[in-house]
Amino acid sequence: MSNMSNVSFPPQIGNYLLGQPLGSGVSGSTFRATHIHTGQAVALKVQPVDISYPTNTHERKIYPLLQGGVGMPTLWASGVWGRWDYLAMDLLGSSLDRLYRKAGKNVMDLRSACSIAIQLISRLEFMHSRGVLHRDVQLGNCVIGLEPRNGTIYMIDFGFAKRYLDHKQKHIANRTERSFIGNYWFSSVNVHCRGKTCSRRDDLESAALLLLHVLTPGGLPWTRSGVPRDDVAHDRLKREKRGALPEDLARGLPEEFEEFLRYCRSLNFTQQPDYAHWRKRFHDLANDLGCTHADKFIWPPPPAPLRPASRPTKPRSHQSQFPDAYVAGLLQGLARLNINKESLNRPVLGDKKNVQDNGRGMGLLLKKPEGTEIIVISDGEQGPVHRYNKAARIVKLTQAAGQAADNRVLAQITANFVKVLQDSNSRTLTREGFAFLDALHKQLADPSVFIIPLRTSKTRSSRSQEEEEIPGEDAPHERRNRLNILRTSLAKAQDNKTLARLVADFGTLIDRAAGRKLTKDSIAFLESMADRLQVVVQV
Ligand SMILES: Nc1ncnc2c1ncn2[C@@H]1O[C@H](COP(=O)(O)OP(=O)(O)OP(=O)(O)O)[C@@H](O)[C@H]1O
Repeated sequence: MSNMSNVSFPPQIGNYLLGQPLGSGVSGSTFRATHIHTGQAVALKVQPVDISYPTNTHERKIYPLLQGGVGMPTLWASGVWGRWDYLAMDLLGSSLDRLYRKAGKNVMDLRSACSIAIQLISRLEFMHSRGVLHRDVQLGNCVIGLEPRNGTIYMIDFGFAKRYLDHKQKHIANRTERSFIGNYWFSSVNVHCRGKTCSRRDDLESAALLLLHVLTPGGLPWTRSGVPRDDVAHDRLKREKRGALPEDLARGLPEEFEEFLRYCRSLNFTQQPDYAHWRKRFHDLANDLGCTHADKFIWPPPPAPLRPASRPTKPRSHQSQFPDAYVAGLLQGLARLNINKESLNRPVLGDKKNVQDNGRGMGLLLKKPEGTEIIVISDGEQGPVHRYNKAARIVKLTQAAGQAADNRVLAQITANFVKVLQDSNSRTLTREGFAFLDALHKQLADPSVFIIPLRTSKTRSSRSQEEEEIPGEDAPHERRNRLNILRTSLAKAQDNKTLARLVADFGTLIDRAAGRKLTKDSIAFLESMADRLQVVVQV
């Protein structure tokens, strides 16, 4: 299929003068455009009429069903002009994908996640109320409005949308589909891995996966090796997706995220989701975290509140005493705060008594970027100080890696990372550890390779997955073997791209290890990485 970025478009289509390109997909390109008579600015989605996947003709039928809904773009005009099929719709702002990438593709804060949850659930509820499924929920298809509507998330791209109610309001039948329609990252397990027909539950599951993605350093596990380039890689991705348990995907996050995914997966094919319930749950979560007006998406997000209003910090059986995401949110918020003496005197920030007499220093130390003041944070409980200390050090190294300008600096940072891991009692690679690997990877990879378009899937036959087995963890000897192979490749690596790939492979390997534990071999790999970075010259 032709890539739209290579197609040359005329200066005018219909009554619209084409301006800046806004985005380009597999089947069309979208431009900022101006109406020649009224001057109205619109987004013009243009496709050649003879394209293999003429989604505009399909979208043209879907848009009228959705007009008038909050967060549904208005379709102002559509038609065919010579060899061009066009749709003129509301001009909107950045996609969540773009915002997320611009933010360094690290984790989003919990407030933003809650407001995406609340709005996405509402958008899907509205679409479903009009008898339509989106079937391609992903970050690139959620865009914010232009000011003053930049707090509203809009759904775009109805190229895969489908009616699930017929004209007699009868629900479509559940069957095994011959081809897969959706996207690799966020399509539900039932649709993507089991070849089932999409229904309302699957749109919602995509939303649940999207939320977990933005809250997980490095994203959902199956997104970390990039877009699968062949069937074998795609089958691997599906196995990984199918085998991932909600409790693992949501480890360390407030329970709402795990429960929401479980809920979506528990729904029957024709069942109407309880949208209001889940909206309320995310509202309440935001309130508990001290965030106000969470139904409004604010970007960049306001600083995280210094102390959650009423969120109980009950430990969950499978995690440490304090939700990682809360700590991450706190760190992010604090990092953004312009701290001055007054704010340091705020009583809510850590009980200094608790930490000053701790021989190892503090709970968390964060230096103000310019440098002199230090914020001391304690969770106010008998918190795992070592854990926080390790986390804070890794967070700093991650920031440093993100700013490193050459391989020598990265080498030093990586060596420091190894040191932190060695100093720690626990050998688990934590979320912060994965975020570090992610930052290292990002620095080494060609951004245009690493920052992959989230949607590359279209249709494909997917039958063999029924025979797939759910993957287990790698056996230790297998992991050793793979690590050895990685180390051999590392010793030969000549460029940053190869190093980036090895970092990604290493991350995947550890992710699949029992308890995400780092063995001596894995530490040795990281040490060799630091050494190799000294040698490989950046190109
Ligand atoms: N109404 C709009 N206002 C502003 N930008 C838009 C608008 N519609 C689309 N875009 C931009 O163009 C990009 C591509 O749009 P869209 O997803 O509709 O096209 P597509 O050809 O189906 O792309 P893909 O195949 O990648 O999904 C979006 O991610 C967004 O950044």
